[in-house]
Amino acid sequence: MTEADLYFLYRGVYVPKLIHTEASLDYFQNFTFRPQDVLIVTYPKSGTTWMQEVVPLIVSGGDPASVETIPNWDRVPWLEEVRASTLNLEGRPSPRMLTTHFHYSMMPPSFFKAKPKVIYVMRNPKDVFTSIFHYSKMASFLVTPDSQSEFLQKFLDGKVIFGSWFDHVSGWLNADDKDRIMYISYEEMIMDLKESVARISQFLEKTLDDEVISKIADRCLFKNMKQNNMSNYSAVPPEVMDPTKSQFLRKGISGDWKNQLTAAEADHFDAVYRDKIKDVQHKFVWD
Ligand SMILES: Nc1ncnc2c1ncn2[C@@H]1O[C@H](COP(=O)(O)OS(=O)(=O)O)[C@@H](OP(=O)(O)O)[C@H]1O
Repeated sequence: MTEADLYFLYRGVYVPKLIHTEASLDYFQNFTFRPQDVLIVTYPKSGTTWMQEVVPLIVSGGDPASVETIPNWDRVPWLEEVRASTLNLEGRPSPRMLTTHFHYSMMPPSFFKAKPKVIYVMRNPKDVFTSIFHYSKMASFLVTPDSQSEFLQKFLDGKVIFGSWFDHVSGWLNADDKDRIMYISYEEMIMDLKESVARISQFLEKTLDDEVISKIADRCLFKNMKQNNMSNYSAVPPEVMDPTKSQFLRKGISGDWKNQLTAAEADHFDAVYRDKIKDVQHKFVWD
């Protein structure tokens, strides 16, 4: 199936029809944020699910009840997806934990008024590409790549779900009110998860003792999250996500692009990257 079958264009970016509707996007646009909300923002495959585990554990002071009983998509729901409007988010106590894959330029008016806290997670785009490539083979609501080279060009052109990685990252890095945004990378979390949890809890103004921080970091290790049926997507029917084609929690490493891209593809990627990111004043850990 093609993009025309599976996606529609919303403000210039593709979104999958199965999980986004006109009504869900209206809900997003009219959503009323609170200053106390915590919003996880990611380009897909950058560490969303990981952060949907870390943040509730920090907010609960290390109590695992919610991550053991509530699927990540209800625990820290995507505001733009169809489920959001069914979850009575308006009735949830603060701090509400929310997610979006949308670009900064797509945020609704209330976001700029209420100024909730934002945790923006970014990941080496070559690993993002690698992860999406495998995910696109397993998820029935995504276009299956014809070939790696064809899909790579679409990714670099932003003709994939949620548009251009380059626009997403540069938009959020150039956001106003940066003091309410915490920028963190997947790679930093891989390098030192405990330190990352400590930094996130500081940002959320949640004082936790060292032992609790260690426990949270341990729970959020890839091997442990893979066992958590509320976070590993095993509850999704195989006709929607086929685990024989790939896994949602697939490898959980940084640098897997080296096993995926040919030398020529990596060079092409780097050339496009250098050009598109040249005006962004940010020291990326992977550079
Ligand atoms: N705990 C932990 N540690 C390390 N890596 C982890 C963890 N949890 C999720 N992942 C990896 O994150 C990738 C999925 O990204 P997202 O959760 O952002 O996907 S999505 O946007 O919600 O579809 C996907 O990356 P790949 O393994 O490279 O495909 C997941 O395996």
